[in-house]
Amino acid sequence: MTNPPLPFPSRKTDAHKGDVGRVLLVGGSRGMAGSISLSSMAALHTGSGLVSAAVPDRCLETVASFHPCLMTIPLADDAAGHFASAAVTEIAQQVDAYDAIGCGPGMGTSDAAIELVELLLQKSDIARVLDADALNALSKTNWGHRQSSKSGPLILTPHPGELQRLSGVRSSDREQQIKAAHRLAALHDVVVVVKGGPTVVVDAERKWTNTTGNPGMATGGSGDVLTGVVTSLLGQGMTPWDASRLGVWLHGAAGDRAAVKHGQAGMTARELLDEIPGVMAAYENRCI
Ligand SMILES: NC(=O)C1=CN([C@@H]2O[C@H](COP(=O)(O)OP(=O)(O)OC[C@H]3O[C@@H](n4cnc5c(N)ncnc54)[C@H](O)[C@@H]3O)[C@@H](O)[C@H]2O)[C@@H](O)CC1
Ligand SMILES: Nc1ncnc2c1ncn2[C@@H]1O[C@H](COP(=O)(O)OP(=O)(O)O)[C@@H](O)[C@H]1O
Ligand SMILES: [Mg+2]
Repeated sequence: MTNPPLPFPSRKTDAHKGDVGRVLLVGGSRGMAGSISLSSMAALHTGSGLVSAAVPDRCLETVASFHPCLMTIPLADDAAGHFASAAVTEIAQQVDAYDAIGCGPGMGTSDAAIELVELLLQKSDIARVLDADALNALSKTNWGHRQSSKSGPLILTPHPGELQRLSGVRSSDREQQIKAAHRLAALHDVVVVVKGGPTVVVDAERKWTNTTGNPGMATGGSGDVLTGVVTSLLGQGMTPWDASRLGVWLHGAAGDRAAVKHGQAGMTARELLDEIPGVMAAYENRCI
């Protein structure tokens, strides 16, 4: 396996949970409680000191039951178990308490979801990751065509289908998709993680190609795990560029270990998640 592109964050001897990142994952819905749970568990296993999941009230118990170390925040929802508009006011009062926020897995693209994403876009002093339905919600606005802006620390993690919705460039045209990602990165000063085999990370000028990962990761939930990994690294103080590269490398390396143990067909995102600590342990306190 190749070495990581940069070292993992180290801990001071007297570190406490408040020092190593307080992160929030926002998303989920009735029927997609697993997605935001995978993201939240990935953040826990990547080293965040405190992880909370803000989810529609109707799926709180399901999400909470996945991991005892996870805290959960119930937000207003509709009868179908999607965020209702009151959820936006509720979460607005809480977001400033976090070092990093990841949003989107399993969330749906209701009007409330769109408002929630607009709220997070305005929070330019908080490190944020937008994935899945947060990106689909963004596609329903004119964000990709707005005046250029400084977004603050912000990472987008689209798969080719999501990038097609965001940019209009077909998911089958990898080269043009990467150009479109550069354009979005330049327009709003963000980092874009163009997922796939291999994943490519871009900002306005730079491009980095990952060396880990395998087709066994083509299984529902793999990307949700990546959201939690990258959010966790951001919350531990890494820049968006470094958190994206290291997170993508770690995620792929965990996928490679899962494939060795379970086979590409047999592994699921759950097994990938379980391999994150082993990869990190192999590099703990090691100079690269
Ligand atoms: N356990 C769960 O609750 C899960 C929930 N999920 C959620 O389900 C919702 C829908 O997400 P999906 O990603 O499934 O649906 P999408 O409709 O966003 O993506 C699927 C489509 O995107 C295109 N696409 C995706 N990857 C591609 C690639 N590598 N190359 C070319 N085209 C590609 C394909 O056209 C594919 O049919 C999201 O909210 C997501 O977070 C998924 O993450 C799966 C697991
Ligand atoms: N063939 C592949 N090779 C390497 N990585 C892959 C491959 N297929 C999928 N992946 C990785 O798996 C993840 C899939 O993300 P995504 O499509 O968002 O899944 P989901 O939404 O189901 O969680 C991405 O990180 C992607 O890079
Ligand atoms: Mg996804």
